[in-house]
Amino acid sequence: MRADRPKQYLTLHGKTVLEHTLACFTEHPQLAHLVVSLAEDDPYWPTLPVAADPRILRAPGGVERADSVLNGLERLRALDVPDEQWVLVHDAARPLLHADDLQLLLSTLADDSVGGLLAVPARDTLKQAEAGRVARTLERSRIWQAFTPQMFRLGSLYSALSRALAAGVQVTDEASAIEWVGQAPRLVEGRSDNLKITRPEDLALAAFYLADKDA
Ligand SMILES: Nc1ccn([C@@H]2O[C@H](COP(=O)(O)OP(=O)(O)OP(=O)(O)O)[C@@H](O)[C@H]2O)c(=O)n1
Ligand SMILES: C[C@](O)(CO)[C@H](O)COP(=O)(O)O
Repeated sequence: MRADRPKQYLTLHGKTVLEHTLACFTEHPQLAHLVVSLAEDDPYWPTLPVAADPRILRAPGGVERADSVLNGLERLRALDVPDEQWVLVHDAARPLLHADDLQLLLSTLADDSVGGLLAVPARDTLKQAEAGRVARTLERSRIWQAFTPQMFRLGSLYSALSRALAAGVQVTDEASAIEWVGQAPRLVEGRSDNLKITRPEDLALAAFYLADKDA
């Protein structure tokens, strides 16, 4: 997405995207630590009032999303957070997470042996492409879109991500790393409006949803 600043710092309904995203978590009573992975020379973060919140810890941003996540997990390990503790990983660019969805994820996975993620079943017919033509139509009933937060035990996520990165595997979400080590994350059906700001039109849609929430 082309803009004059990183998309997490674009203004959305009176605040930056990142401030909306963080509010989903700072307002939750059950979460012990909050780590934000940011480039060390990020010029925008210090200008946000939330940067002064003592509950928010910083970790270095990485080249890829998985590197940033690993740095965040390392920050928690440096605090001696036990390996058995659950961690939630969320995209800065998903500012519309509802408290109900967060609660659903926490309660559904509380006793799960693996962990899992918010996701929604695919709505459209999905085509697999080759050279711009349809190679096949996928079986839609088995396809879900992966959202965040994704929730796993600190130790197992740290180990799976480190191993996948060391092996050169491309992991675009935490669940992929867990899958790669042979486990099956649980899909928790969430709201479809938990969108990731990717294209300019997503920002307008997110603003519409936030205005609707306030109405
Ligand atoms: N080096 C990176 C890249 C991404 N992320 C995290 O991963 C999320 C999703 O990545 P993003 O860059 O937003 O994905 P795209 O939508 O593919 O990005 P773009 O808009 O550039 O296409 C971000 O919100 C951010 O929280 C990160 O921590 N470190
Ligand atoms: C983690 C994620 O939000 C799942 O849909 C997504 O993969 C992150 O975005 P990216 O474009 O893959 O970095």
